[in-house]
Amino acid sequence: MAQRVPLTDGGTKRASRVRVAVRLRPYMAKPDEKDEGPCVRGIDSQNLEIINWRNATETVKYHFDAFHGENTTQQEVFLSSVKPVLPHVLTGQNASVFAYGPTGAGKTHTMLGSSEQPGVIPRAVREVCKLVKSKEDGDEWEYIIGMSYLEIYNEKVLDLLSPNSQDLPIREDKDKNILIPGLTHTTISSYAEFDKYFVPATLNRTTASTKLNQRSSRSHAILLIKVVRTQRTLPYRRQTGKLYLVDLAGSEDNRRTGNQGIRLKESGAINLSLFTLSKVVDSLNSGTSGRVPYRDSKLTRLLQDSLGGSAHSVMITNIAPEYTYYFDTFSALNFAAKSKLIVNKPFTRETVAIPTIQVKRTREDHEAGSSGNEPQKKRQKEEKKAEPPAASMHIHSFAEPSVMDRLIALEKLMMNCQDKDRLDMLKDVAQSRKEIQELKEKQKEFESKAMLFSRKAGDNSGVNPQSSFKNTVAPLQRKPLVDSKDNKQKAVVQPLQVSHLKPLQQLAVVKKQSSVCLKKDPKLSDQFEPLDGKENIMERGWESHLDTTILEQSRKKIMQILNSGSLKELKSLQQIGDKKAKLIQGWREIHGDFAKVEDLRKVEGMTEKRFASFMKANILSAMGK
Ligand SMILES: Nc1ncnc2c1ncn2[C@@H]1O[C@H](COP(=O)(O)OP(=O)(O)OP(=O)(O)O)[C@@H](O)[C@H]1O
Repeated sequence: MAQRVPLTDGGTKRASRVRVAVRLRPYMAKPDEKDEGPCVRGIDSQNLEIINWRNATETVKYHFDAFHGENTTQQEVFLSSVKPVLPHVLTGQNASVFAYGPTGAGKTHTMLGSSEQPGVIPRAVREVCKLVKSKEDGDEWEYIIGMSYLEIYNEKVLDLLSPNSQDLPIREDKDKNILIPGLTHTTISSYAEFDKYFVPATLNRTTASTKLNQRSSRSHAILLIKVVRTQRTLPYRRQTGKLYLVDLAGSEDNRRTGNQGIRLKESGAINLSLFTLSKVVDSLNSGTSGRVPYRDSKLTRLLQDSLGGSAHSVMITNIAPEYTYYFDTFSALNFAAKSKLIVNKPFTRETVAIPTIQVKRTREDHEAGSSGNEPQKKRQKEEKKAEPPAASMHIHSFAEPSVMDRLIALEKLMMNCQDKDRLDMLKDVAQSRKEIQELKEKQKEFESKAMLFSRKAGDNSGVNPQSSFKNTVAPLQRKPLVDSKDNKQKAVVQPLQVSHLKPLQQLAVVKKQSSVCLKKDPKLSDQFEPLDGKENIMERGWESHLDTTILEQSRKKIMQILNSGSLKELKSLQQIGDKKAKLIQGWREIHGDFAKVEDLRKVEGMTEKRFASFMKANILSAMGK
């Protein structure tokens, strides 16, 4: 349960973090859908696992304050995740419970439920009424309960208790309380009275049928229960506690919802506000004193008190087990995992600096999408460096820290610039990358030459080239260097002699002679980058075994991520690590959308071969092969 944690011994400031619960709805495959079984399942009351789309033989595990499996009842969800925060509302503090998750995953079921299975809202209001009633006799305080009910639809704040009202403004008073002038506030004395107002008002909420949910909520619904208590005797102190009960609209992938026209517009507003919500979460988690973008959407402006503010917050993330929801589930879980790090600081509205280990974990989360092809050694090194993250236990790795640090710093700077400056800086980044790449190639060339000299020295002296490096006896090392000029000549020619590649590939070798000539390791042919990409033969042919519709769908999904995916989404693609994801974003900034997946080859470092391997890995992985 969310406990306020004292910040200082005996001090009055206390912080409470957002309690995060995940609820998995029962499996509900439609008759026309393939019954592929669930892609996510619970492990115990706090842990769950989901198939890793990078590697279908693995799962990614998440840890939360609570995990409610598909058989959990409404009563159990309420008792464990919601009831504990309610007493705070009677002591002048704020609390909030909000349901988050993809469309059709069970948010409205959790918050509202049905008459047979009432959800969080009816249970919480009943409980508040009960708590107040129990205090009425003999308590030094007098209590009054009031309610307001509104929806945010297409970025408009609409009063559900007064359905003809117009878009209402959101204001902040001098004490930083969020107010909505003109919003109906009705006093209630019992649960029955609440029900009398609430049930018809709920029917005013904007819902519509979409492909994924017959009665999909098209707005964020926010019920506010206010408890004002006043001392019966002098000095008649008054305290106001607010309880927000929020049923968020679902995040939507419009290709799956089949949304068009007005539904598409609604969906845009929903996704935008949820995107802002995730930016707010990111910003709070970063622990920096930067601006938290509460004002970027009505939803976050209203929830300001509940996130990083003075509320005891509970987020119930609803997820669905079917494969069709896989990506939505994955991103909902990642969002929920981030939210777990938020620390609220009642009464002060400052953001508590997140402990170093957590900041590090956040960064690792950012790095989580690195390529599955990274050398094992590198991975092990990173695993050793990092504590296993609580929220996500899959392997994280970093790509070339020093180079990446420079680029990350540059890109961070860029994010704060105006568009034109940003474009210039992106060009600088591209230039820097090019220079770094050239330097790396030069370095490789020098290393190769040095290796050749020592190998030659080894051959000439009958000494193993490896051991010649270890040998401290100077003459044995130096002697072969006398005819180093000859060796250099041979170094250039050698690969052409040993190569059994096709003519065009040889051409490529000639172009890159200085960097590859010394290595006879057969694996090295992988490093050649022929001009025609013919080495991709091994990557081809597999597509012919696949259903063209599935193939097309997978390509579309990849395209969508390439064109509009966030850094994290890009990194969720197979073989796209942090560095490549940033290069893709950079390319997008400069050139606009990718017209076809093949355009990915235009991104720096994406050779024919890598592209073919990327496509194969992503398509097969998406199919769970
Ligand atoms: N835990 C559950 N047990 C039984 N049925 C459930 C459960 N969760 C959801 N459902 C059912 O799944 C369907 C979709 O749920 P619901 O409407 O609550 O989704 P939602 O997340 O609110 O969707 P939207 O964002 O589109 O409004 C409903 O028919 C609901 O009754």
